Amino acid sequence: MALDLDWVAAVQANTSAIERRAATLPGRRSVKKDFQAAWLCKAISLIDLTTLAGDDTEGRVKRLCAKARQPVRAELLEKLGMTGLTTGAVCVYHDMVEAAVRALEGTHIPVAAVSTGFPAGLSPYKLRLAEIGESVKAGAREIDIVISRRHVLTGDWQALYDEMQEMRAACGQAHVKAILATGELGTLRNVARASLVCMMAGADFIKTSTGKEGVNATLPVSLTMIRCIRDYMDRTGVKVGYKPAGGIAKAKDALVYLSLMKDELGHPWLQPDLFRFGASSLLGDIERQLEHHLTGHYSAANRHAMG
Ligand SMILES: O=C[C@H](O)COP(=O)(O)O
Repeated sequence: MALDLDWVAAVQANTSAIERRAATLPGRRSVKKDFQAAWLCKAISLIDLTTLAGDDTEGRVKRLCAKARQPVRAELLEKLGMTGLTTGAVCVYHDMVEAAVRALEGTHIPVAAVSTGFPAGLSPYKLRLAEIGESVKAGAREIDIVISRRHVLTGDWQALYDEMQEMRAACGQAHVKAILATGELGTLRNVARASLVCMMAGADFIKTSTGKEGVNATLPVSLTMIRCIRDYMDRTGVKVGYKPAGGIAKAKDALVYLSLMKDELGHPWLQPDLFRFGASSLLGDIERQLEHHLTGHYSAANRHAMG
């Protein structure tokens, strides 16, 4: 849609109310036993299994993709009666896209590429747009772009909208997730306004963080962004996805996020086309909890090496 500056200016965020509400979220719902195992399997299906390290190699990406195809040991899945469980996607830097696409051949698992000068987004603008095209050409079906934080910090909503719209266009058929890097946006009001502008400009998903900021996904930020998604859907009928990313490493945190999505947005946001976790180590803890559920014992973390 066109940029609606009146709507953007009208957006406010009551920080103390959001923080108070967010503090109650971990205690609001609790799922136990078989229900918890089912929710944890659901969480696995929503993970963008991620490796974003300077020392990534093809070998590491191949192992990560093997884990994405078979996220939990076969005998545990058999005991749970689960078949066909995979992660939602594999998320890598551009240079690793081709290796990931090869390793995932024969599956429906998409490759997501972080792009546009990730994580700071400060490389030349033309190169940032070109990087998107390169990753799409290499086979990425999802592109995680980073926005220019300075457009938010200076209130230049037109510049943010134009940038997002051009990045959206450069993605073509690929899905685009807009990373706001909320830990660098200063206020929850900025987070809300940036969320809205990115949605107006065509983002398929809004995503909290790169995982490289000092503060990454948090519950107050999530509540703020989720309510923006809800307002946007109420006013336009358009459903936008949500991806909290960075620092989500424990199964119990994943359960809090899932119940938050169900409470605030409903069942459609528990599906991979509208919700993902960006996480590099969450899967390992979930697998460990599932093993405990089935055997009564915790295994060592090194038995769940990748993810
Ligand atoms: O987008 C995904 C994040 O970079 C992953 O962050 P994490 O390593 O803290 O799980």
